[in-house]
Amino acid sequence: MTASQPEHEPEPIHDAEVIAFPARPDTQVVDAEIVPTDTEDQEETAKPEAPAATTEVAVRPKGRAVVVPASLRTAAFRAREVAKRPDRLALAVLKHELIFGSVGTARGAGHVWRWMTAAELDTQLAIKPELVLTTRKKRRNVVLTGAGTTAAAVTAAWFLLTPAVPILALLMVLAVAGGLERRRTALGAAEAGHAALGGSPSAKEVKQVFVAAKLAKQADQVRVVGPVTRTDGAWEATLELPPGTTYKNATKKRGEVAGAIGVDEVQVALDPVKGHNGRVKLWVADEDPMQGHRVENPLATRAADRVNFWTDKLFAGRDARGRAVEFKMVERSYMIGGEPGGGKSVASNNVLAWFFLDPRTQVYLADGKFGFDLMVWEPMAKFVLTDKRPEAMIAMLREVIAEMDRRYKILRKIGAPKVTEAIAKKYGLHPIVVHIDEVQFWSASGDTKADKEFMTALADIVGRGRAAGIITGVITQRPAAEVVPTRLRDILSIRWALRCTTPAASDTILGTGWSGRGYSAALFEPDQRGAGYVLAEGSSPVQTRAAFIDPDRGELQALADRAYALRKDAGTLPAADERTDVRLLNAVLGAMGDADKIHSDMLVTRLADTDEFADLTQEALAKILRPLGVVSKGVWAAKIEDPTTKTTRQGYEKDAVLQALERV
Ligand SMILES: Nc1ncnc2c1ncn2[C@@H]1O[C@H](COP(=O)(O)OP(=O)(O)OP(=O)(O)O)[C@@H](O)[C@H]1O
Repeated sequence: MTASQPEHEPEPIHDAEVIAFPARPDTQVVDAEIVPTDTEDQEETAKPEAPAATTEVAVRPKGRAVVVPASLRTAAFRAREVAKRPDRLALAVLKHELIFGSVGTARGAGHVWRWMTAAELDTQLAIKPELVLTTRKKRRNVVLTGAGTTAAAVTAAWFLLTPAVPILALLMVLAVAGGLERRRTALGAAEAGHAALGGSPSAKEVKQVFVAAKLAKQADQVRVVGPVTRTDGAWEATLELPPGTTYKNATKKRGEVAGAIGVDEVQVALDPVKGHNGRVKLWVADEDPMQGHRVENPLATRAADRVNFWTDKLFAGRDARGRAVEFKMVERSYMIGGEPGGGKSVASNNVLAWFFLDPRTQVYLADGKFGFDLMVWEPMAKFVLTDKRPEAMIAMLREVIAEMDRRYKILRKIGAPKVTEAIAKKYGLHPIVVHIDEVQFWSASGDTKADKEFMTALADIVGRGRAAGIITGVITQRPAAEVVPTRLRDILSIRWALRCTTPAASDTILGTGWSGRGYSAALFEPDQRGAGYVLAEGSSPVQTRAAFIDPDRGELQALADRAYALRKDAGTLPAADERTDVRLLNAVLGAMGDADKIHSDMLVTRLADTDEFADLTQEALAKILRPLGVVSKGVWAAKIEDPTTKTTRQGYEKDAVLQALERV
């Protein structure tokens, strides 16, 4: 019997006596044992009716106590056990080594096999069969030669030396492979990063990613459909998720999937598989697809092209896999938003270049900055809003609404539901585009009445304009509900979110809930210029890098010149007095007065008296006049501060301005 395990059921304690041990301040109880006390003592201390709980008390062990750390005691215990059965330990070590060694060797053999069969070139088989087959043949020869040489060496060693040599060699291979495998296992899922996965990971490794991302509990719940293949600069695999887990569940976990692979989120694409909602196509880029070489706009490279608004698709950029992101603009409207510097002007230029390259399209331009971002397009625009007063914007929208009403009347008369290319041609109802940059200037100006009037007119054009061949586009650097109310956003059919500061801002552009489903323009970094999400054709937003028409290479001006020439030929340029460039050149002539040349500073001072060009700086003026063929140079003219004195400074000659006017 022991104190902790009494042989009888313990009875309730009614009374007990506390036995005090003499105090020994210089010693500390480290260990103790339970020993029976003398019968005498027992009789003395235990009262007859007292509970017979125990006849044992704790006493100090005899002799001096030695402090032995627990770890040392454990080690000593283990050593004692091993000493008893060394064979068992040897067996355990061997088993351990054999398991890791065999798995490691099998993995190595798998790598060799994939290399020999050129698995990374699988997708090229249909396009370049010769390259793939030659590579496979060469690699097969290398492997067979290596294997043959090893087999010959092993046989020779076995018979000529001693069988111990090849056996030792085999054990060494197992030990090395086992070591590598153990290291791999130790690194575990946390290190199952891109480097660990490599450029063409095994199916098992890919499954592990989904376990790490908590899309499956175990690897065998995920099925890899077909091989894991390599495409240009990426690897891809199709996966079947555990029953009940859908493609949408996977897209929500894109960040976790990227983390488990060890790459940036933008490097991972998860696409649906048609016909199976439980399958997902995983694509992982080696490099960040939202950086590196710019995406070219084919309009800038195909010099002879013009656009047909009714049949062509607008090229916006490329998705993460390098596929074109393009969509038709018939019966559409658009919104481009993102934080300053995110690439809105660049994105807008892709859109505007496309519209202007169809000479039939009439474009209304308004820019809440009243700057020069749209200057390159202004000479061809049907109307450019230069008046900052809210009434001026309302007047512009009313003009469009009046045209829209006129079109509906014609449609009703001819019994057509909407304007088509044929109807447009027959009745002159060519596409109209209303492009409003920095829309917050009018939609959130602070003047509630004016804002409301603007929003009502704009929503009317967006809603009814589609069928009448009128396209509306709004751009904003402040994507917020008060700038673009939900009721307007929801009827804008193409939504392009460039980098945003918050997921909420991204949702303001794309629509509520998209960021929660893994589509947020807030995940882009400032150096990923032009990166965004486009919601246009498909059911989900597409991660897109906008095409970049580079103004510094003269591409933007070249496109504008082409559009201008096309419109000149088609006779669709606006009347001279409606054009900003003509108005500016006339204003410059007016500022020159009778003089045949003028210094730039004097010109700008005099233009300040006009309403339209009052804010122009010398640099801005030079930027606008240069494409028109008017270049500033050193001219001998009267000084502004003292007209009687002449001096040489940068300025303009009247002849150049007159020639430019003739040209435009
Ligand atoms: N798609 C792109 N590819 C490469 N570079 C780009 C792209 N988009 C933008 N950039 C770079 O970012 C710069 C800023 O772009 P952009 O002027 O379009 O931004 P923004 O959003 O319009 O800025 P802001 O609101 O201040 O006008 C460009 O001058 C260009 O250098």
